[in-house]
Amino acid sequence: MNSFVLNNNKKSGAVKVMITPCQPKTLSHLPKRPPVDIAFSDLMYTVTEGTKNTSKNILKSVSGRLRSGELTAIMGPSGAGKSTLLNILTGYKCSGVKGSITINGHERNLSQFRKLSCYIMQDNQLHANLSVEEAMQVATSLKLGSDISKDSKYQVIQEILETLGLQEHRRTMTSNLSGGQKKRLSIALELVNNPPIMFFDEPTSGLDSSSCFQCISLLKSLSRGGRTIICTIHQPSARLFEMFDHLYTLAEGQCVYQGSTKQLVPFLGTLGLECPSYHNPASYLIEVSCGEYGDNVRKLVTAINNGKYDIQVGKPFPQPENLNNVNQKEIMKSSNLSSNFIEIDKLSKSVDSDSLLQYSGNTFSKPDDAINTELSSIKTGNLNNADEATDTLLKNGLPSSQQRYATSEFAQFWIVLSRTLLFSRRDWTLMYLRLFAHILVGFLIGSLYYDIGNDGAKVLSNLGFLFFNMLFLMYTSMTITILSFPLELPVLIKENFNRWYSLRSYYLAITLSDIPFQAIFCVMYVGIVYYMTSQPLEMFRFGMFLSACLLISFVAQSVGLVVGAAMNVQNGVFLAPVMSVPFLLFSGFFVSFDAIPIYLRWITYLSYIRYGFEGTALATYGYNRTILQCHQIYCHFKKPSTTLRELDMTDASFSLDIVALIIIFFVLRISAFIFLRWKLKSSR
Ligand SMILES: Nc1ncnc2c1ncn2[C@@H]1O[C@H](COP(=O)(O)OP(=O)(O)OP(=O)(O)O)[C@@H](O)[C@H]1O
Repeated sequence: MNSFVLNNNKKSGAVKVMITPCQPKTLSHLPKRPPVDIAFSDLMYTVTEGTKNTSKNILKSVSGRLRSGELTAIMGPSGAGKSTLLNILTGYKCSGVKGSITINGHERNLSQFRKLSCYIMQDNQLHANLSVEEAMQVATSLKLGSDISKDSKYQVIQEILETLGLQEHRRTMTSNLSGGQKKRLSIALELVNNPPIMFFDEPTSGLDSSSCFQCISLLKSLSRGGRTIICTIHQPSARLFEMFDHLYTLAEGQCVYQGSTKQLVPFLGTLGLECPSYHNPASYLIEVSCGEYGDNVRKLVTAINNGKYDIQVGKPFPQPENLNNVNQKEIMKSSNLSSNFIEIDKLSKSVDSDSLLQYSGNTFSKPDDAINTELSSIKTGNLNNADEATDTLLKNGLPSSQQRYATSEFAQFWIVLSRTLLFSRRDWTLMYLRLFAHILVGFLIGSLYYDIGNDGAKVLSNLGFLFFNMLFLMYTSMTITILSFPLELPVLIKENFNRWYSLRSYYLAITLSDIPFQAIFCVMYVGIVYYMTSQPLEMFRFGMFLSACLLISFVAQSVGLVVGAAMNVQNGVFLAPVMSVPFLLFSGFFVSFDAIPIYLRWITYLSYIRYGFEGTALATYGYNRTILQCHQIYCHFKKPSTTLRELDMTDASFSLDIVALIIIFFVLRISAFIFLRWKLKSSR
């Protein structure tokens, strides 16, 4: 808003009104960044698909340039390759990519580039159980490091929230934010370390027109701060379209337009494609790209030299002779259209001579010098100063240029651990439902098997009780992890890609975060059932019983982590219980070890349930336990040693059971980490 100042001149009695134009909101802590221009040349992306491994070209030798200080839109019909191009430019996709990407004229060093850029994905990947301010605090702690004081971090948060219009929602839980507010929060979180390059995948998807406008205005103001802002967009309204500085349009994996948004309509006019009055130029270009006005894609690709030309205001359009010299063979080869080459050749000539010259007011002299110099430097491989540009940027711009992350791994671990503990406290299902289930089932089992522990006539029922403990502890800790862990993955993928923390720190934090809660629930459950069922009230037996139960729940939780890391919730919820069946069958409760066929005995060694069951049976009946009470004429299992003999556990060792459970625990935790790393890589 403009401000009005009234100066009352007492002598003359005249009132002078001074209008001071409003100052754009600035982010004082976000200084202007050194400009970073990205150029890509002959970018090809190929995937193999089907059983015959046929290759499919998704990007076909596209070139282009994205400048700092500009808001660039990557546009195109559905399936044109927008997201693919964005994923390649961000470094999210690397395999199957050919071609060159340069930063300020030097070959891109991906590791350094990722420190300069951030990628805000389409779905706002936010943790639901944090308030806006808490989410910002986590982001500042992880991204700004310990060199910056708490006060400064607080200032950063306040300033960004103020600028992005989130100040009044700072105490709102992210799950309660509107779509537009979530989008702004996603931007706010990444703005914390002021990256000079920001990529956005469909930032306006799911927003109403007003929120779209706000969102694009925000991106525009970020670009005005010297940043390179690139976003994919489906089909912007005319109002939004005007706000973009630069447009890069793809169709069928090729570039059909690159240049200023203002020059789009005149440029299309030169090719005989007249955008009707009052028609949204963006929609018109999409319609042309979809073939609604005939097969114009090849004409456009040739005219723009598949992205090698850049149409800019005040600069001439591509020269006809340059168009003739276009390396069409290369384009056609890459786009699997070589058979039509002769036809295209004719077509481009006719376009050049007829249409392009008709456009008045343009002298067809030279193509954009800058982009040609850029592209020729890429082609000649003049990369002696490779990485210098990004090096300088990192030295000038980012707090700790030498490190991969802004904070140490220990600090990352600590911050993620604190955040996870905060979620856990707020997560009703994870905490209170689990607590309630352990107490309720504890009392239920206690009542069902009430006072049987010292009764020689009820030993078989007591063994059933021991087995049920294993079953209950296994399923509660396994299923909760299978259900909750995969939901964390999208946020992990985003935060890890944007260099908030290493996978190792994250994994260690989430691995340790749930252990105390699981331990408390298990102690409560075991305490209730042990006392109510009248198991021997000796401290060392209770300790042994509890440690076997605790280890079973930790191991089952690890199984949940492996399954959660390796597959999605639907598959995991079905497969994990099914996969547990052999372990239950070979636990020693249903069939004693001697009765198992030799060729199947190896399964018992893998069955963690067996070690847990054996451990609790030894704690209950081993170690010279005195004879049980018998209120009937004959009690076969009066002597605890008889029970152990029947279970084939006479020579069993409790310490071995514990060691086996600890080994299985570590093997599973390491496997879960390996699966998680594989999942992060394969998701790209
Ligand atoms: N891994 C893959 N295997 C096979 N085809 C793929 C693969 N990845 C992408 N594609 C194909 O590449 C094309 C471009 O996909 P991309 O997601 O980049 O399109 P888009 O322009 O972003 O589309 P939309 O606007 O609908 O999101 C599509 O036809 C898609 O089916």
